[in-house]
Amino acid sequence: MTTVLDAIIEGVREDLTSRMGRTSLETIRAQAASRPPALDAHHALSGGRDDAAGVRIIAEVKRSSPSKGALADIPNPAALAAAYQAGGASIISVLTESRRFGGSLTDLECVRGAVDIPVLRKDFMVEEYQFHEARAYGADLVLLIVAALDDVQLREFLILTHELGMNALVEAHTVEEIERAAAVGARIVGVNVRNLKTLDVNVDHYSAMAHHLPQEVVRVAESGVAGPDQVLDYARQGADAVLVGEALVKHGNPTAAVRSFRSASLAKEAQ
Ligand SMILES: O=C(O)c1ccccc1NCC(=O)[C@H](O)[C@H](O)COP(=O)(O)O
Repeated sequence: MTTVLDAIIEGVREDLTSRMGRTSLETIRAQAASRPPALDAHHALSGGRDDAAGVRIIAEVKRSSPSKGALADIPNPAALAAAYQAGGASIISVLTESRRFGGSLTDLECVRGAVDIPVLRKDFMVEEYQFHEARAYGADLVLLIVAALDDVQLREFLILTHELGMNALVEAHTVEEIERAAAVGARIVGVNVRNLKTLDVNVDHYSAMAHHLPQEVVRVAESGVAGPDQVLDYARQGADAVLVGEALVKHGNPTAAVRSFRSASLAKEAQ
């Protein structure tokens, strides 16, 4: 049966083929190599483990989604990202898939130019070309979705990501996927509480998965945050960082929204 994830990846591959027809791998590699070095996203997410920094917020630029349709116009992604940073975000996530999420590599480049914190290229990474492309457009971190890759791809793409000086957010949904992420040496592991095959969101899924995460990895809770209470809930379950999209793009005051999420997690530290 074709899942939502399969259908998304089919479109991603088609779009990738046209970009590769316009810009060769050699050219995109050279563009990537000419960028300043990537910022240290692992440090941005883990540097505060010993202090009272609370849960880190990965704030997403997300115009639309397969599950919800249109979310927000976001005519100026750079301004949105700067607002997130002003509220205390640790990383900006930029969806670059165009068909279902309304994103682009131009969004990524604009955001990179507007903030001085690490930027995540949030896309469906299935070919080597996309990793050089991510770096060429300024990404510091890329998403590796375990469900979309076999073990050989997962290992090779993680190595390539590190060779390019970037970090990877390795996203799992099941225990088996967490084990596969750990087996290839993932340093940042996300548990997405959205099942990408069915689009079901269950925030309780994080607690069911959390104790399977290796002790040494940076733990990211992804999706389903409606407000500060959910951030606090993920923090109590041991998340080092929380990735938030919809609630931030629909809030109206992104700086205040990120600040309120940060405050919620700091409240936990104070207990
Ligand atoms: O958001 C979707 O509908 C979606 C569907 C299929 C694949 C990926 C999808 N979203 C990517 C994400 O994981 C989220 O954008 C991210 O975790 C933030 O989620 P939320 O805060 O619930 O918007």
